[in-house]
Amino acid sequence: MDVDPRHYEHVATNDNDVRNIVLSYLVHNCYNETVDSFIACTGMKQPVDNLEGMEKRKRIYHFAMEGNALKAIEMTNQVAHDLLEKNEDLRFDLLSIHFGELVCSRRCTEALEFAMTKLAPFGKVHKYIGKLEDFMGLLAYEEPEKSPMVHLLSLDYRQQVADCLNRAILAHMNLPSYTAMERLIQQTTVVRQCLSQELGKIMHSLIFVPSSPSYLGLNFDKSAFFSTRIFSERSGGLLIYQRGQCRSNYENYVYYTVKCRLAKANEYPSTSPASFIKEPHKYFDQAIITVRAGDGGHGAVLNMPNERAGRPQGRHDKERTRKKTLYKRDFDGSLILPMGGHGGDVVIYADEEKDSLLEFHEKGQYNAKRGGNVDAMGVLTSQLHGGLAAPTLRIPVPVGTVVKRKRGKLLADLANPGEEVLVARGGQGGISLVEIPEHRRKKLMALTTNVMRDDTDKVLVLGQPGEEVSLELILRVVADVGLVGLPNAGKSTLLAAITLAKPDIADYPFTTLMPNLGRLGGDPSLGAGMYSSEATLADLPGLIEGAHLGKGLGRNFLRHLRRTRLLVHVVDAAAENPVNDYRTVKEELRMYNPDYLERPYIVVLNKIDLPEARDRLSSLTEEIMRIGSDDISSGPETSSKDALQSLSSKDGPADLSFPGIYIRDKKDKEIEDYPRPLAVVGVSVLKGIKINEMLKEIRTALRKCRDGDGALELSVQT
Ligand SMILES: Nc1nc2c(ncn2[C@@H]2O[C@H](COP(=O)(O)OP(=O)(O)OP(=O)(O)O)[C@@H](O)[C@H]2O)c(=O)[nH]1
Ligand SMILES: [Mg+2]
Repeated sequence: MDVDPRHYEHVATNDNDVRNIVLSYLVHNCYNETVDSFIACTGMKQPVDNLEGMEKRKRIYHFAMEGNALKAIEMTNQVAHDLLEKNEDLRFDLLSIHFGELVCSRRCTEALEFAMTKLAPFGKVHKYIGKLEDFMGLLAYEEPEKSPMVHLLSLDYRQQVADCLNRAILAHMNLPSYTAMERLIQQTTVVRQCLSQELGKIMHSLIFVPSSPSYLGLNFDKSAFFSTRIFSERSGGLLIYQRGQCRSNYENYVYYTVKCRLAKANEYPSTSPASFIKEPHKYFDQAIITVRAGDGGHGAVLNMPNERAGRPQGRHDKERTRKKTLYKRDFDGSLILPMGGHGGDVVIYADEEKDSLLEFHEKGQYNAKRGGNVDAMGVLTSQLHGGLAAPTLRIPVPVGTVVKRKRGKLLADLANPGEEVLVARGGQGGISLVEIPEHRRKKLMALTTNVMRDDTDKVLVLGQPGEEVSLELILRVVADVGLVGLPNAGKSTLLAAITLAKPDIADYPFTTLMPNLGRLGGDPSLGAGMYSSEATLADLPGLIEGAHLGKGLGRNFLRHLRRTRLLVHVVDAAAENPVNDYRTVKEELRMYNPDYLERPYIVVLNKIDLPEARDRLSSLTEEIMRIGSDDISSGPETSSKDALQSLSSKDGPADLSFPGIYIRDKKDKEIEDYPRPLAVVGVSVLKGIKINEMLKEIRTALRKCRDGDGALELSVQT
């Protein structure tokens, strides 16, 4: 059935539904003041979770984030007295945060005592042992922030625990542990993803939603409709809803069958099939894979070469004897028998040819070859003419990929081309034995030192299995310029205006869900340097207040700024208070990682085609120029050097992904103490006003980075 997608434009969205969704989000995340004003403005009913409960959850969340986990436990026990008794995992995680805080503040004796009394009992349960070992390992380092287990001290880790705790408390109060908004995003993502994969095909999917009126009176079946409508607006797919009822063992469900098909109306501006082709970029920067190294080849039990000497020999026997006599002898006269081949190792390396992790979503399992067996004749099996050991399986990933064990240790940060890490070791090949009576063999072996045995003293004829590990690959975008700003400021429009990238652009916040990359054309005036041909720009999802704590989408992507040299702050000059917006973004950057504020940056005041922006352009420019310091010590060149130094050092404080830990003191600085922008330009990226001036400023700033850091450039590139 072909339905013109434009018909969906006329489907009215009920304001109350939208308000409920917003309110549930605010309540879930404990924005009690905003909830207050939201209720006052909209005249909505007080939520089920009253302000007092919200305030308590908020305090618990903040205690966990600050590392004051004992206080978080105490308060949790007050609001949900048996929650932590029942949820051992959560209790362990909270205690581990407290332990981490003690280690960070160098109170090692106290940390040790705490571990012995509070954490050690968890060691009886197998699943905690690995994590306990990692935590205890922190004590062995003079600077635990530089240890491979630094992720256990990071804000990310605390945030994960704090989020889990918040969800658990909500569930304990019989409130939904996910907000309607989160569900909408999950559903929309799934539908859009499926549609992009099934380009041109009809697909059917069922969206199950609880039929009972949910938290705050919001009926989720409406939210399902809402999400699919967003989808239809943004991607131009056709959606046909069929309502139905079904029962599972536990709950009554309302379900919608959603049929999706690509819109045929190509002339409709937002329904271009090109937008579907971009869809897979969603997960270009993260992937989970499993790798398995090859098993070792088996050894064999071989005949003694001289056992049949003297007997009449046929043609085959002669041939066999010829092979057997090929066994070499050691200096003491003992036979050197062939071993099974070593299984192939698995290595991951940084390859300049690769630019995303997308392919790992198609193929998630990588197996290296097994080592060759020794056949009964003591010669190599035919498949292994080239040698017994299996080749190493080398997996290329983009430069800038961080390799971690799934939910575990950081294994490598492959920041430079050619860098590699061994992630799974191949199994050892089995040994061969000669066929002699058991009692003689035992005697013989007792004399030999190089016979492999396992734990039970059994001789290893069979090859050993190769290692198998699940890995998380995270790509930190390697871009020269990072575009930052509040949602809707025009970052994606800017990227589309000056590069060939075609990001999603729309008039609502969080259009960009994953970073988009674009390449700036070469500027001949730059000379033969890094930027003579091009620079890469990354358009990041919009930041909002609280992004550094994980609000909005920001935090997940702030890490992509790590490798940028220049930031471009995009500010909507037609907004109500552009200077405040600018300050908000700077504050978020400062809270996430103060070093970001020390990087050179320019400010783009966008949307000057609109009168409200154009009229106040000069006053805005002046005001923004006033924010910041001229102090040379924190000037752009020094700071850029710092940034580069941190990039070139592999294991120093360079790892800015866990910034909250060792740069705490820098957070005491005010925004005014950081450098001013290199330039402020007013543009309209949509209407193409003053684009050339903006480009000139970007290029001049890039040149400044290059000139200022010339000496360091070499060390980064080598
Ligand atoms: N009038 C006017 N509108 C603009 C200009 N630049 C962008 N817009 C509009 O602003 C809206 C948001 O633009 P986007 O480029 O999607 O904004 P963004 O900063 O990428 O937003 P997020 O992806 O949500 O962070 C769109 O409707 C654009 O058409 C401009 O120069 N003038
Ligand atoms: Mg965008």
